[in-house]
Amino acid sequence: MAGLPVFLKLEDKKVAVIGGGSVASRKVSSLVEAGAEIVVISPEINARLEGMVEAGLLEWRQKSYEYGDLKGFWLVIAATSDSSVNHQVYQEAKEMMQLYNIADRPDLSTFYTAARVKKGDLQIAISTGGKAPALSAEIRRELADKFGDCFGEYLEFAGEVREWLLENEDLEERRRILRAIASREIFDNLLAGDLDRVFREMEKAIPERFFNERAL
Ligand SMILES: C[C@@]1(CC(=O)O)C2=NC(=C\c3[nH]c(c(CCC(=O)O)c3CC(=O)O)Cc3[nH]c(c(CC(=O)O)c3CCC(=O)O)/C=C3\N/C(=C\2)[C@@H](CCC(=O)O)[C@]3(C)CC(=O)O)/[C@H]1CCC(=O)O
Ligand SMILES: NC(=O)c1ccc[n+]([C@@H]2O[C@H](COP(=O)([O-])OP(=O)(O)OC[C@H]3O[C@@H](n4cnc5c(N)ncnc54)[C@H](O)[C@@H]3O)[C@@H](O)[C@H]2O)c1
Repeated sequence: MAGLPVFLKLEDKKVAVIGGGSVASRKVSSLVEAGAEIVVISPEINARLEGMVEAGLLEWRQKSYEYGDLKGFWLVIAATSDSSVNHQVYQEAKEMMQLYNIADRPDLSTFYTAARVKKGDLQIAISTGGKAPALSAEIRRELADKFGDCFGEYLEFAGEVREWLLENEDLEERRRILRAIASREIFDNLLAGDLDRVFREMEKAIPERFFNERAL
């Protein structure tokens, strides 16, 4: 069965990650960007996680997992190298919460993590339904090259325009402008990395009033 792709809002949600190796640190990096309140429970952590602890991005509880550790958490990722420990985490998680990812047991997990391309607010999530995670990673690399940083800059501005339109234009006009500032031509220029042309094209479609009010 294909999963439903969603983007979880994790700002200030308590998330536990059990284990501190390469899989844990990869998943923690995404959790940090999502603004989660992260606690890593593991007797040891790798250098990447150590760096994140030093930067104040997460809390490290230096211990082995024990039943009861998941109290108060909203979501958990079990990524220890010991499959029996991962299974114990699963048993507690299914009593405690809805969202758990057991890194070596996709069959028991309630969600998988997607490979992800992120350029500012643009996120592209990739999954193979657990069939070939390494292919997901390969597709991510391909798309990360295609979709440059200018998508992030474009979205900053497009978001501002959209907010203004929602307050100032009726539905019909809004739709027309929103489509015009995301035209095929603009998309092609974004792919080409030509942000100057993108903004010039956008300006043609945006009412002058927007720029006047913005300048105030
Ligand atoms: C996409 C990505 C996101 C992330 O983890 O952040 C991710 N795995 C990544 C990489 C990767 N994983 C593995 C390899 C080695 C090659 C290989 O074995 O194929 C590589 C390649 C590499 O490291 O480059 C091994 C592996 N993975 C899983 C198992 C257990 C099993 O299948 O039983 C095993 C065997 C472990 C063992 O040997 O014991 C399970 C899962 N891995 C998933 C996600 C979920 C399905 C996503 C999908 O449908 O595509 C799922 C089901 C659950 C989950 O973890 O959420 C991330 C790409 C990061 C990036 O973008 O670079
Ligand atoms: N889902 C995926 O993408 C994916 C990819 C590769 C591997 N895996 C699976 O993920 C697991 C972890 O892989 P890894 O490469 O990160 O391993 P790793 O050896 O790098 O790290 C394992 C971590 O688990 C910690 N740990 C061990 N026992 C513990 C306990 N009782 N309580 C808390 N922490 C404990 C260790 O201190 C270490 O930090 C393995 O089961 C592996 O099969 C999943």
